[in-house]
Amino acid sequence: MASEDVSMTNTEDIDDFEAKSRSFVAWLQRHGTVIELADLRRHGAGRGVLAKEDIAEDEELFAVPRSSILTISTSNLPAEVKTQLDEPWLGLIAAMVYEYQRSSESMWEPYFAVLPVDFDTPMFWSDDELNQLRGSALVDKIGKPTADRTFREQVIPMIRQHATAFHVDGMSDDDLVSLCHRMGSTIMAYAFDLEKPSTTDSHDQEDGWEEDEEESESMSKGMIPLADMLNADANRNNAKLYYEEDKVVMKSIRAIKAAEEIFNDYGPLPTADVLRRYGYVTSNYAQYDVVEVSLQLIKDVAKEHMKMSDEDLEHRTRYLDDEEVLDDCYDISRSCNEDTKPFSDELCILLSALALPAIEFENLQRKRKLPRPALEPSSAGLLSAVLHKRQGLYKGTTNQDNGVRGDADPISDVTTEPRGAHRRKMAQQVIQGEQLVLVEALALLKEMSAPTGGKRKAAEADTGHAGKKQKS
Ligand SMILES: C[S@@+](CC[C@H](N)C(=O)[O-])C[C@H]1O[C@@H](n2cnc3c(N)ncnc32)[C@H](O)[C@@H]1O
Repeated sequence: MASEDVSMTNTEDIDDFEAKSRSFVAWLQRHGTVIELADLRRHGAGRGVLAKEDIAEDEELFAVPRSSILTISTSNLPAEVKTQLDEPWLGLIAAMVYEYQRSSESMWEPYFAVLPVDFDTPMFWSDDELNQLRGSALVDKIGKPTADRTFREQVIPMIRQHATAFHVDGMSDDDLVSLCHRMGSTIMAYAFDLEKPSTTDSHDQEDGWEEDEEESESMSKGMIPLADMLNADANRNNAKLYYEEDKVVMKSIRAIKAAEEIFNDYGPLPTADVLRRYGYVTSNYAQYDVVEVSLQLIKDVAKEHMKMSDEDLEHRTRYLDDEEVLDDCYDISRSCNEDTKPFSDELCILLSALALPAIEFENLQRKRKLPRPALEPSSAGLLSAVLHKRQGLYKGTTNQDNGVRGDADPISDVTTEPRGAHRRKMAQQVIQGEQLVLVEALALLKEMSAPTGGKRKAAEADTGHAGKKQKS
């Protein structure tokens, strides 16, 4: 366990934090001998896992039996409750509320002691704090009203119906909603999508924390003690979870030196999603930053920029919809992201369809063809107008010359920084990351339209990552 060198804020904090870590590790019993649970609060990272000695690639770090994973099936929830909530997410919330309320009667009590009780995810931000994120698509993805409604309409009635199993005496619906949020947010940041044991390893999945949310919603979820004490780093990922018949095994995926931190990875998540799901920001995920541009915004700009009538706009977009190439929104990615193009094929098709002279569009439509997924000068001009409009949606003024307002204030030790200031800095980092995406995209468009070499550069931008997977 690490140790004396840790600077902390007060004695009570030291005793409590360390004591909880110690009893958690003692409870685990089977934890590997090559790793240790460390206090990383001075880095703003809570607990984390360090190598105790040099570790070779592909070495087992620790194993957790499937029976120790907290899931709806392993929990002691009464059978009739287990069958009542068929959505994995809600089922695990109910199982966690139940086990948490059982305190010392639950086998997971020492585990709950090291799980968070409050969060920096935007779900818990005030309106003023959320206003700092204005312009980012993150704000619309938080989903607090929907979560509140789901808890009130589905989870709480079930809990009250089984009041002998749950401890609800003296708890108002608001108290229960808060408890559900606490467990829901813990699941968001800590749970794994449980793979069935397979003969192969888990390479198909980016990591334990599944990044495809739609797929993730339908998968069985579980809280895996210790595996979830690993922090994440997109660049220094050195461990991976493997699913076996009766246990899950964390293994090194590269050599690790003694005292180095052991990192999992969240997959290609933009900074905004790291904040939304995990409540922190880091420059390591900035390579995956995106700006979402809605179809509505593109239509609004096209109407103005191309002087299109509403009927013409609807006609062209309906055709693309019938051809199944129309989306509600489009991601603009960074050029440094090797997995995706800055401008997706679908976006280029839409822009081209809107920018084509009417006669050419009718010709394509008659032949049931689509425009090429490339940016011609007219569609590039339309995109440039869209991106300038998109810049204006962020809070405050964007410097139109470079689009970015200087560096974000550095994020310091969360144990000493007031929460509001910390959240403001995290919001700044998200917004500045997104503004950089726009600045880069506009620079790319400018380069493509430059008289010398414009054509060649347009072709490069078009096919630069040919064959690579597109994020939808
Ligand atoms: C799966 S848990 C990892 C264990 C966690 N540090 C703890 O103390 O319980 C994920 C949470 O750890 C924190 N975290 C993960 N990676 C981090 C990093 N690279 N830097 C700072 N915090 C990180 C975030 O608060 C995140 O919600």
